[in-house]
Amino acid sequence: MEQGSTPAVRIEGLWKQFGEQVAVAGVDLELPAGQFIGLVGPNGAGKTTTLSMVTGLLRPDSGRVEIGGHDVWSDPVAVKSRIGVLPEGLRLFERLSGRELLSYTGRLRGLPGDEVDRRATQLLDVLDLAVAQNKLVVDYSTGMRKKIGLAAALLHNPEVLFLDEPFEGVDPVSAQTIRGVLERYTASGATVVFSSHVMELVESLCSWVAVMAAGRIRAQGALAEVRGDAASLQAAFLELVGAQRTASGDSLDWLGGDAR
Ligand SMILES: Nc1ncnc2c1ncn2[C@@H]1O[C@H](COP(=O)(O)OP(=O)(O)OP(=O)(O)O)[C@@H](O)[C@H]1O
Repeated sequence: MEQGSTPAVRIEGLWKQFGEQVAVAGVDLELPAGQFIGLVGPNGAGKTTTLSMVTGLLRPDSGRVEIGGHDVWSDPVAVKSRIGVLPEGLRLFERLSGRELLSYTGRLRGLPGDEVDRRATQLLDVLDLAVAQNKLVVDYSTGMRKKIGLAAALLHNPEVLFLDEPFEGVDPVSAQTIRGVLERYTASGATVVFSSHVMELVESLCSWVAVMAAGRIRAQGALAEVRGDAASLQAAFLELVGAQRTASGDSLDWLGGDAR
């Protein structure tokens, strides 16, 4: 990161546990602005819990988060006007059409009506939703839901966009469309932070990555730095956390043809 520049997101000592289960165990991260950032880790690593706390959806047990220099919990209005969020298990207003959902979101964000209409038309067009714009969201497919959720998250032109598993359940054509929109957005200086357990995807999209396992950050930095001499991010990741994940399935001696 350039010296003196404010990071897009600064996380210090973030901690969350659910009963005995420690989900996030003291995360410190500085995410540089203007980059495509991947938060990667296996199932249960703590990615969703971290992103929920960073975006003000879940209160941490301890630690702090700043976005563009504003504290998420003491200055929530300043933070929420600067961020867009596509959360896991996205909940949408099902009885609105895609177009109505965007109009409603835009008005909630305080944008003037004609500006909301202009932006909504462009987003619906770019995300291939123009034909379905008057269909109720309840009748949208999984991929269409992700796309309308993304449009709603982008409508107010946030500085930082957080996406939890944005490509899950999305077909390759829609994934390419989403990717194009996000690349254009980061090229203009905005920051995208997205979580995924698909290393190949992160490797192909991100310029900066944070690797998470068992609630902790195992590595963070520019993609090439984190990958090091490994052949791929996947290989680097297995080296970083592999020691704990050695079960190869040898114990499943009943599974397969010979055992029948
Ligand atoms: N509300 C909750 N109550 C109890 N345990 C929880 C809760 N939310 C998360 N956990 C636990 O915290 C840990 C981290 O979960 P989290 O969903 O953050 O992981 P993740 O990295 O997003 O995983 P995935 O890639 O599977 O979505 C898991 O062990 C999970 O079971």
